[in-house]
Amino acid sequence: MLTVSNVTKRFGGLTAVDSVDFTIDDREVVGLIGPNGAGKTTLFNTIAGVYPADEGSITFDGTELVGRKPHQVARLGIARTFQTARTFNESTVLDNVLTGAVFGKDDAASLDEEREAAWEYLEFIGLEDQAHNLASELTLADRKQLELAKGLASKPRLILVDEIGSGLTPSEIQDLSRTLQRVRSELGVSVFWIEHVMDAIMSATDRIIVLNQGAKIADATPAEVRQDPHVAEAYLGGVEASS
Ligand SMILES: Nc1ncnc2c1ncn2[C@@H]1O[C@H](COP(=O)(O)OP(=O)(O)OP(=O)(O)O)[C@@H](O)[C@H]1O
Repeated sequence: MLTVSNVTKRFGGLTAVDSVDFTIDDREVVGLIGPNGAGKTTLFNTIAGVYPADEGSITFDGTELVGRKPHQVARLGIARTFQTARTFNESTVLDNVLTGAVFGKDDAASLDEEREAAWEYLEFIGLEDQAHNLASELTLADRKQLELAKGLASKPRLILVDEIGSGLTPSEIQDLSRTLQRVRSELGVSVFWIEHVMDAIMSATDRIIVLNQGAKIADATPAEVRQDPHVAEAYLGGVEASS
């Protein structure tokens, strides 16, 4: 579904993403990890059209994404959530999801139909009881679930999830991991997920891609990644560099 081939993104003299290759298939949950500054968010931004890749190709169902703007990439079926939940805090929970539903549409479905679809996504994440509350009244964990629902309401085939676990308790992270697995099993949407919380990503993904200094150093099952000496070395190097 998504094919990233030889993608490089530079900022001046810094190569943030360095000749990276990988694929994501239908109904896969794939993790993206790596030490701070490894290039994970830059890779997401390159896929999402925020930055054009300097080299390489990114195709989604055969369509080239390099050179497209973020809204064009979104309309092709790739949604994303942000590390700091970007919910509209002065709007209701339902209206937040409705924004996602309307944004994803090219055709002119009625607002009633969109509202019905938005309810379905609210029920999917279990926030229907809070539909008429302001998003600002939600806990951080619920705002992150809401951000996910907003992304899903655009009916993507792939969702890019950036560090949804940051700032949450272990049990809230577990709830979100379960939701992400249901995104695949119940909605058939693939998930590409950056996360620093290792337990969550190790237990909830089919496969993990590891970046270090912009380059891909592993692409394997969580069990294999856990035992990979190159991955351990990259993280140890990161700890030393930051201490
Ligand atoms: N807009 C930018 N301009 C210049 N340099 C940038 C820009 N965005 C990122 N970088 C640099 O690119 C490198 C990769 O950063 P990136 O944020 O992609 O890493 P990351 O793996 O997401 O890190 P973290 O885990 O800390 O979020 C870093 O050295 C960073 O300073």
